[in-house]
Amino acid sequence: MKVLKFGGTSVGSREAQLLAARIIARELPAGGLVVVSALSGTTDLILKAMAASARGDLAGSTRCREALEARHWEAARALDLEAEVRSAWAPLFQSLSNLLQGMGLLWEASPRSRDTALAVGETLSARLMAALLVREGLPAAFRDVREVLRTDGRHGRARPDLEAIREAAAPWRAALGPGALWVTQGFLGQGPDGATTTLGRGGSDTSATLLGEALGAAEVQIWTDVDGVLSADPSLVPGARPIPVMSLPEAAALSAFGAKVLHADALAPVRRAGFRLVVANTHRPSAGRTEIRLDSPPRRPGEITSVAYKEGVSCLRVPPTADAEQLFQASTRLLEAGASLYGLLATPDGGLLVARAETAEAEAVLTDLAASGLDVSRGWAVVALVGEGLRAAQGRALSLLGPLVEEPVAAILAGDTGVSLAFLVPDPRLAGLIPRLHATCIETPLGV
Ligand SMILES: Nc1ncnc2c1ncn2[C@@H]1O[C@H](COP(=O)(O)OP(=O)(O)O)[C@@H](O)[C@H]1O
Ligand SMILES: N[C@@H](CC(=O)OP(=O)(O)O)C(=O)O
Repeated sequence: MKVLKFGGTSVGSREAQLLAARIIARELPAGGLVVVSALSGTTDLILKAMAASARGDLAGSTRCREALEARHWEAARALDLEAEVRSAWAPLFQSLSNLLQGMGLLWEASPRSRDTALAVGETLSARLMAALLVREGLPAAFRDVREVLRTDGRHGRARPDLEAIREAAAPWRAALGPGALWVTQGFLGQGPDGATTTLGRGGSDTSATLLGEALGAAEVQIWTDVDGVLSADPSLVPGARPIPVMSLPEAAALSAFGAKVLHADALAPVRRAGFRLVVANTHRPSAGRTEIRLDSPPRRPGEITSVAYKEGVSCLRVPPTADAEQLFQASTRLLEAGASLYGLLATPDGGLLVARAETAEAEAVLTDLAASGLDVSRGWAVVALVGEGLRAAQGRALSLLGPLVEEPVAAILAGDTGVSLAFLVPDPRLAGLIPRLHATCIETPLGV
């Protein structure tokens, strides 16, 4: 059994939808599961509509909702599927309208209502893909992922409840034998109280791997708009190279340090269940692709396969005299509020905490910590060199940081798996530094 996931850009136009349908027909001749994200731009548009409602701007909110409806009807029209989706879509648009109206009356968009509204995007998309596959002669049906993808109920950044998912997925496991082809939503889940939850931005990759795990899939394929995982973000390094084979720790480090192509939580199910994970390009299906394996492909000592980064990071420092407990308390507060932690270091010479506020609550905790006297410095970026070749050369790999001597590096961090070497530079340096690092460490490898 295979699970195929199509991201927003892979369902965002008529051309992409038709390419996706062709890939599904070829890859799933005996059935399987298709997971889709919302049409590109939809999640941002719903967020914008909710923000308008929450400040009482009902006219602005309505404009966003109408743009969203028009975009979707246009997509259905382009595929000649308006009649097929009408009865499934009408209640979804109605529910979005009601939710936005309610938020606008209350001047408030609670995390719980936000998730319910965001779910409309993925559900519209899954209904459209199911209709397209049926029209193409495939035995496809829509199934709501909230039947199985149970979470801890944290709105906006829900964590999977693995036991509940496994139990709820039993009927799906039984039904998804030969012949059944189901289309479902990425990004969404259901909390213990039955309310809709979301897995965090970009979370559909994680939906696909969690479902792959629960359904005992042999392979999960992530279909996106690049030729697999590349050696760097192509928006900063246009000549970034596709990586044909990666080890799981390499992929995990790359996504954890910010490469958007894979959601940071998507690799844990692969580690637990051991299925094959493939990343490929919907627009160029026969171009290169990346296969992520449990074992490592051969790498030269010191070989770097990719460079990743995440901007908007903050550094919190405590002096040598401070109690390390202050640092641990700060990290707990930040984590609970939804921050990502990139480093926590307590030494006799003082301590350092590196975190990124992913939510408004975490941002408020940072402000509060600064107000309480902690040295909070914003505007940093974490940059990571990633490669199995680093395992054999962790210490000597510091020589790879040659191009950094001109940069004000704040801290160097090495992960436990030994496949990454990360450091902090000021945000504005990223655009110049990433291409230079790529040129030095990947295009003309130094070897160490
Ligand atoms: N190392 C990398 N390899 C490939 N893509 C990357 C990398 N780093 C950043 N990206 C970006 O990730 C994008 C794909 O992720 P995303 O936009 O979430 O796709 P989708 O909508 O298919 O889920 C690519 O278009 C690329 O700009
Ligand atoms: N639609 C959601 C979930 C997602 O994963 O999207 P994509 O697969 O296009 O990154 C988002 O925009 O965050």
